[in-house]
Amino acid sequence: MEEDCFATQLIYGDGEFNGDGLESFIKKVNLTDCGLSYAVVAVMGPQSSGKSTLLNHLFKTNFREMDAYSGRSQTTKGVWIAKCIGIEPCTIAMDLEGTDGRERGEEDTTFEKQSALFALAISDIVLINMWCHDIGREHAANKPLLKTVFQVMMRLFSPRKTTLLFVIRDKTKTPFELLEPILREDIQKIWDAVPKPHGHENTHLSEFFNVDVVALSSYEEKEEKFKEEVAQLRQRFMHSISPGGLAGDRRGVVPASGFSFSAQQIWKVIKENKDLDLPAHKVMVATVRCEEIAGEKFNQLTLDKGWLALEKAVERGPIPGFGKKLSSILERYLSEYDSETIYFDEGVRNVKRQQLESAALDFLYPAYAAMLGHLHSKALENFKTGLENSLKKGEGFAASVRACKEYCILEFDQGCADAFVQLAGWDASKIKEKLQRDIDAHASSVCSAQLSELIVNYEKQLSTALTEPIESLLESGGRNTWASIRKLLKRETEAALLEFSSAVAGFDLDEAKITAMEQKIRDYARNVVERKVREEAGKVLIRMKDRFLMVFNHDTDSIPRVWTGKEDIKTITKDARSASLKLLSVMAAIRLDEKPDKIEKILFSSLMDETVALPSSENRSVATSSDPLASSTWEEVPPKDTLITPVQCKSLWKQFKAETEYIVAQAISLQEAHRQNNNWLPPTWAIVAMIILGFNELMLLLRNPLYLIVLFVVYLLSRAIWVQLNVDGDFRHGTLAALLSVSSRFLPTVMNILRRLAEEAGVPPAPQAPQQSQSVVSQSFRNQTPQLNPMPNWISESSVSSNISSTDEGVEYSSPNLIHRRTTNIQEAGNST
Ligand SMILES: Nc1nc2c(ncn2[C@@H]2O[C@H](COP(=O)(O)OP(=O)(O)OP(=O)(O)O)[C@@H](O)[C@H]2O)c(=O)[nH]1
Repeated sequence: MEEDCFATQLIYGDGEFNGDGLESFIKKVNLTDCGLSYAVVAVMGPQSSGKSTLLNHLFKTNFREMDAYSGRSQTTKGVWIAKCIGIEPCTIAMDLEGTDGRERGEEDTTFEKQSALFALAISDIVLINMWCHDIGREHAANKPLLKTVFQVMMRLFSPRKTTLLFVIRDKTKTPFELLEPILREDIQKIWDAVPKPHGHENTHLSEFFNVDVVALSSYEEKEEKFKEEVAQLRQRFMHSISPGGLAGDRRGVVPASGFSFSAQQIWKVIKENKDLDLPAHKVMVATVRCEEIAGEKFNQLTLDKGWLALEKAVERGPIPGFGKKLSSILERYLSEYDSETIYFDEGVRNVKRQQLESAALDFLYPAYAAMLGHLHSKALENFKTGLENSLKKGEGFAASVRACKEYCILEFDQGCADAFVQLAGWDASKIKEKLQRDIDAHASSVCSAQLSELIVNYEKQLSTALTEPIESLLESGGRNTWASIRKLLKRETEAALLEFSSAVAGFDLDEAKITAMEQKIRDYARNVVERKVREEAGKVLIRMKDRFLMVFNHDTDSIPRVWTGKEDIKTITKDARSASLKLLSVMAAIRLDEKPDKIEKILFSSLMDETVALPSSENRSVATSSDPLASSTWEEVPPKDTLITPVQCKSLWKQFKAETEYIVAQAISLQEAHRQNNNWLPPTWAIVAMIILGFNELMLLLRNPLYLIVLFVVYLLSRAIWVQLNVDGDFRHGTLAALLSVSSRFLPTVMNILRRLAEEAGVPPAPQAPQQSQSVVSQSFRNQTPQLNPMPNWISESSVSSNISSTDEGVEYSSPNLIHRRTTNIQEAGNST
């Protein structure tokens, strides 16, 4: 298939640049992929000098040629480009509008100069078409053209070394060897005549140009010869950019991918009549193009399928080989950038590469951070689980933390190494530090929790070991109570601390911390004691009354007292109160520090010595002028250890005495009642009067034994009825009640006695009377009990262990068991009676 040269108008006749056309042309001829392996050949010369014809024959292009039969009018307007067919590497031919054309007028040389400058700026080889007969002529047509070329050349600053190939058209019979020196001389003259910028005055033409000359036969007259010579010339364009080729030493080539932009910018600068600084232009082109390529690569990277998949996957969890995967994606686009920008200015492309790399890394970093986040979370979770399992197995805390931490950090390091992106060199040390901090924080919180649990356990243990024994010790409230409490506290605390020390050994704690915790346990134990003692101090009045009842109602052998009248109630009361006061002195202050105090002494001297056992109006009126209890603090006892202040003691004692007076009074009345019961005979004077006044009747009875027998039987019956009816007991609680009780039971009792007598005499018994009698007696006793116990409520509420019951012999304070036993005994006694 025949190749197309895609001839395109690059610059219109009016100077407008056809950017779109150029882009389209570049795509069609695949110029972008050529890198630096391309060449641009331009042709300039007088109008209608056969330039298009030459290019078409030389490069098999199809530039418009003038029809030879239609006259010498201009055919090429502006600048055209086409791809040279069959020339390697890719060569672009550029056909320029002819100079000194009559269409633009003699004076309008602006476009001519602009297009010449443009051709020189972008071409590697410039063909300068000239008629053979113009050589050596003073006013030859090519002279202004050459002048123009050299003048504009000065504006290119450091120009690329362009090859000027002078093509002599319509060569004559004058030998080429003679023509060439003349031409070169002409060129040199023109060069010398061109004003040069400062510093370039003596610059030689060869520094700017390679000058070559070729002569061709006339196309119109010797077409075959022309074609033959053109074919030979064509060969020189093959590999023209290789060393030794026509443009072998060219400089400052713009890479093919920047050709379009470069050409547009050059034309723009030329049009604006500004100086065309080619090196700066080159940098500018490189900058723009490298930026464009970098942007292109960055966009491609963001849409890369592999990257998108990786980004999605890393949201869910860690990815094995993350670093390698990310690196390969990144490197692919960077290497693409490198290959596409390789021919641009090295400095510029390196800068832009760094920018691309930096932008790409910024873009990719969140994925890496997410990856590290996963590694961090995973390592932390592993640490937590590992530590928990290790502790469950009973390993020491510190050893477990060390082993688990070491393992997890190692695992994290391996993960980081796997996620490491060589190119990025991202540092994972901050995350690692955070992981270490998090691990330490977790270990510390577990340690605190474990230690707290440990301490709580020992506190519970201490609380259990101390509470009840202390309550018991305080209840007994004796001389050695506080010594015993101190001993108990010390023993239990030491035991707990010993266990605690061995338990915390595995935590690797510093001495100060252990000491602090031990102190905490010590303080707790002390607090338990203090709390319990305060609680007990709040109940001191009840305790005192219990103690009072206990001492008052029991003898030295702890046997319940029976008030028979022989007891020394005064001494017993004093003893009981003394015991209660002793209890108050024990409860008055906390004595855990073994400091001596005078509380007991003060209390006894103030409260016991001012009073005697029995309350009396004289004692109550005694008042000391200086009251040691009129204070709210105890001497030598700090306020924090004071449980009951002296004033409170005084008030408590007053209340205590008021509430126990009744017991004492009742004991006295019971003693009195017992005495009366045992002394039922009438007074002596009555007996004497009865003997004197009833002497006659007595003698009558003594003389008649029948009366005596009858009297004896009546006495026996009366006595039996008396006993059976428990008349003594009934009358002890009021005459009316006794009369009612006796009258109601009189008849059944008589019947009962008669029935028994009949039984003794062999008469069958009446069925119901005895049972009724017995239940009446029993019921009668039960009815008596509440009447005998009209005590204040506090006794029945507080003194759980104490109750009062009554017997024939007197009153006693006893426990419910004793009451029950007593009741049973009485019932049994009633039955037996
Ligand atoms: N005498 C002579 N005439 C030629 C030669 N080559 C081409 N011509 C003729 O010159 C005329 C102009 O040819 P073009 O190739 O169009 O010339 P041009 O320089 O491209 O013309 P513009 O583009 O209009 O400046 C045509 O009629 C050609 O036949 C040649 O070698 N010698």
